[in-house]
Amino acid sequence: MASLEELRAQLGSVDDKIVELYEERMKLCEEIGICKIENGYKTFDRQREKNTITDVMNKVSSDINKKGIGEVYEQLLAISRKLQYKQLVEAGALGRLPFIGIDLLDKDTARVVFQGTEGAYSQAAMEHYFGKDCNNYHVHTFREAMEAIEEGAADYAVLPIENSTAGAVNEIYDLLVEFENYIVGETIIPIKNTLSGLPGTDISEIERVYSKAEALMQASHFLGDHGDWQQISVANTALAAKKILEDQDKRHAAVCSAYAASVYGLSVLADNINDEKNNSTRFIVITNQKVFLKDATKISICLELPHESSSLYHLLSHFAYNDLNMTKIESRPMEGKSWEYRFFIDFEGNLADPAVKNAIRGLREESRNLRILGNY
Ligand SMILES: C=C(O[C@@H]1C=C(C(=O)O)C=C[C@H]1O)C(=O)O
Repeated sequence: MASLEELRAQLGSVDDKIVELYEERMKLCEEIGICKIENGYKTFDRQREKNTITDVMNKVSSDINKKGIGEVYEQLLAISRKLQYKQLVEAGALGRLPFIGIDLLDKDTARVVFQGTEGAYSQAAMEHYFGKDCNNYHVHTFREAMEAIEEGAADYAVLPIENSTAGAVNEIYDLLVEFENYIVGETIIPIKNTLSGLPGTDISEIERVYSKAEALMQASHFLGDHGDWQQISVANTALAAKKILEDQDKRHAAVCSAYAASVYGLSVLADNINDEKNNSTRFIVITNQKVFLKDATKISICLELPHESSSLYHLLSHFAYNDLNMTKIESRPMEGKSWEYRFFIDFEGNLADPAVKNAIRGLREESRNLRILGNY
């Protein structure tokens, strides 16, 4: 029986042959890539790849080797395809109207829209991003905000996309697909609710609290210590603050942000009363121009996948292969297609980076309806 060293030496010579053949194969794929660019042929030939994989699997005998060679070839073909995407990008074949890189957003002159009432967290986020004196107005629904951007009634909208404890705001994801608007910025603000009442009120005088149902729930420990208070739910926390001002009754208080309390001239009776103390919400800034800030570092895309085994696995390989760091993935059910999903992916990068261009080229070829939602 041969020793471990001898067997490893034999393995080494087999590896040398594999490497040599690998390079020979990639050289051929590169030539095929040139041929495809010259003739306008599509890079990804799904049927040809399926046939190649079946052929090589039929050439081995044991089941374990069949599965093994199948996996090796899946990777091999994916890599040769990625080489061809790179060739395409280098040849300047981007295939879509490009995003335009800009230096700055026109924050001072822009008209900005947010959803909600005066004192809403969205307004606080808007002021944080555009400044206190920005030219703004508000609408009732997220859809109306999206429409205002699409029609050009406003230049930018500030919309909540994700909360650190409650997760994604699904409606915004769906609207990003429905409307052709683009993300150009984001801002994260802490969500800290207070108990606020009329100036001069003592907390011992309170008998009734108003707020949005979720906000009452998120302060359940604090409110539990005051079990005798009547809890009344209203449409949102800013509206609760407004009601306290209008009622002028010292027995009433609102669970609302410190920002809403200041907008309606209330005093904070107890600060940061949420059960979860580190709650924050991420807001996106959208516009109808296909632009990105030249120093942008994050890209959001969405795409649909064929209902096939390992389609997500292959898709994600484009990030690994191009050394791109994926920071988030969400899925949403697709309308009219039970159990099929649209994926929303965030990753680090700038649309001007060659690695990003290569990855997007590959992702576009191997998924359906890929859209770049923005680079910010
Ligand atoms: C090399 C080609 O391009 C791609 C890669 C393949 C491969 O590596 O075998 C096969 C089909 C294409 O998806 C080709 O079209 O032949």
